[in-house]
Amino acid sequence: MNYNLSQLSGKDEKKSTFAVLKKLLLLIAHERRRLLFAFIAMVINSALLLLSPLIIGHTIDNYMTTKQFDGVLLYSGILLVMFLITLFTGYLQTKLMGGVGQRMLYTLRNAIFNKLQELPVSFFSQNKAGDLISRVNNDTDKVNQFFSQSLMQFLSSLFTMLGSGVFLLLINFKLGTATLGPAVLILLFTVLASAWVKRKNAVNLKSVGSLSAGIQESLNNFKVIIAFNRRDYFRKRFDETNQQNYHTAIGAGIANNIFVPVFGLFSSIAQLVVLLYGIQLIAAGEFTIGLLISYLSYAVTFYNPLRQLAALWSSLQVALAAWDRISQILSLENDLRTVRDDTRHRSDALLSFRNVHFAYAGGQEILHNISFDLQKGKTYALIGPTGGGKTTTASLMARLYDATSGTVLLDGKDIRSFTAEERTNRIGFILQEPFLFSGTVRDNILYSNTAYKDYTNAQLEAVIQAAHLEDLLLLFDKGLETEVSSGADNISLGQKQLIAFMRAVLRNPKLLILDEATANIDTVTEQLLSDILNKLPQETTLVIIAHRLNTIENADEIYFVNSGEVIKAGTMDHAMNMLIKGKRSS
Ligand SMILES: Nc1ncnc2c1ncn2[C@@H]1O[C@H](COP(=O)(O)OP(=O)(O)OP(=O)(O)O)[C@@H](O)[C@H]1O
Repeated sequence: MNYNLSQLSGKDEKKSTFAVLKKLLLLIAHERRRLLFAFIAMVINSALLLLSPLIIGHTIDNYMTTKQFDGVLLYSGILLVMFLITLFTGYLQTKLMGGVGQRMLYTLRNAIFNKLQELPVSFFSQNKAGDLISRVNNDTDKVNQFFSQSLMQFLSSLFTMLGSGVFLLLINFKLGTATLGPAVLILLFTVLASAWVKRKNAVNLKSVGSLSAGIQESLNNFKVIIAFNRRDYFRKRFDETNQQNYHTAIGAGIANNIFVPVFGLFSSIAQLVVLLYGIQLIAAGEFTIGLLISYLSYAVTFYNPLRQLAALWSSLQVALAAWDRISQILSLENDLRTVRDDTRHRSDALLSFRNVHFAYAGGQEILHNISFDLQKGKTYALIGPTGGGKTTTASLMARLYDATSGTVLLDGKDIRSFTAEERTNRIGFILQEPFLFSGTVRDNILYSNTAYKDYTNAQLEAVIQAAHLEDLLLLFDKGLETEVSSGADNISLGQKQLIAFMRAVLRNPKLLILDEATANIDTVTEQLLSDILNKLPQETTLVIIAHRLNTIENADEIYFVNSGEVIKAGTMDHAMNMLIKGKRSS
């Protein structure tokens, strides 16, 4: 399946702004109580702001012009109290919405991270880790910013604007219509420009992802970069990506700010209309000065929020573009689903390949029509030239990928009919590049092994002894409590392989696959591992992939893997010949 996010479009990408906004609001639907309080605070805030021009007009017409300063003082006091209340309701709104936004951010990040945990290996090989990190960290924050900072402001601006609009029309319908005229043009402009603004932001977010991927790649490979003196190359590469990001950010910035001057222009035109038309009405005796001042204030309270809406609209477009990138991941499904298998397969082997074909997504076929059986308790070796397909064959045995066609049987049943837990309990896979997590050796060898989770170190050491692994543990300074740092740079590659080995053996799998698992281990320790393998329960089936032929001399069967074929190699000498010929021809 194609999991390449840069080639996929999310389900929401083509939907209208309001359809996606509705979906985004569902993310905070469970916060109804807080949203209600924030909404009430917003309504009080906006209502008080709406009332103030009316009070000012009333004070001017009834108390200022008649020089009744007691009244002026009284209404000034009322206005001050109103402003203090708006201060409090504004604070309440920010506090409540800040919490809503942060909780939404928390939930969203968890949702993406959990989805990432569900997705198959092919998803990770088709996407760059840095870009995924940027989606989890940066894009979710853009959505949060909209909710925590903009949503209530957005509603408040809308509310104030509508209220002012109503007042403008009620005070004088003709003047009101003339004042609101430019707003219609603004609306038209917004509708036309929004898709373009969102697109500019999507390009920018993508380039932030590339930037993050570039940083991640160079940090992960810093040793190679230093050893090969490639710092200048990476500096140049980073500079190019950074420059690209700079240009897309400028593009997005221009797009995001386009609304502000346009809205500003139309709002100034509207105020000019009010002034000119209003003065005419006063001259005709149809209007008072106080009313004109109130009117101008309403025009300001109508157009100011509109200006704010311009900035908020951009923030919404950024959030929508970020949401597209997030929803791309959330809408993915693992194509390695558990399926029912009602077919009666005739097989007493532990694992069988039946006419298996396999190709990586978008690539050429790597395995052509492969069939073989792995019997219980036997040891198999896979040999072949580099790139011949050994790891791919082993990955299909462990169902890291599904066959493109044909069937892999485990215990006589389609391997796809086992749940991930059932399968991993049966199959232990020691990868070519073992990965360790930050923690101790104990944490790492018990990774995904619940059987000994609550054991004390002494109990665990007894289990390790029973599995004949105690000599391996001695190779770590502080035994089970030896610290392993993130990326595990404080221990050698060989030690990493030993931990991976203990991790797999302690699970007591029916099938143990070792992919070049002893490549970085000295010959004495390798002998130790070989002894441990000989003492595994009799029914354990072993698959060993190795370039060093001494590692596989005890194999019951040797398979030669090359050019899409997996064929029995017979004796060790014959296998050697095939390998030499294979290497020559490849
Ligand atoms: N994730 C992947 N996506 C696309 N192609 C891949 C992927 N992994 C391996 N390949 C290709 O599949 C072919 C077989 O690779 P594989 O790793 O199975 O070989 P191998 O025999 O295990 O090699 P080695 O001895 O070097 O480990 C190679 O041509 C390789 O380029």
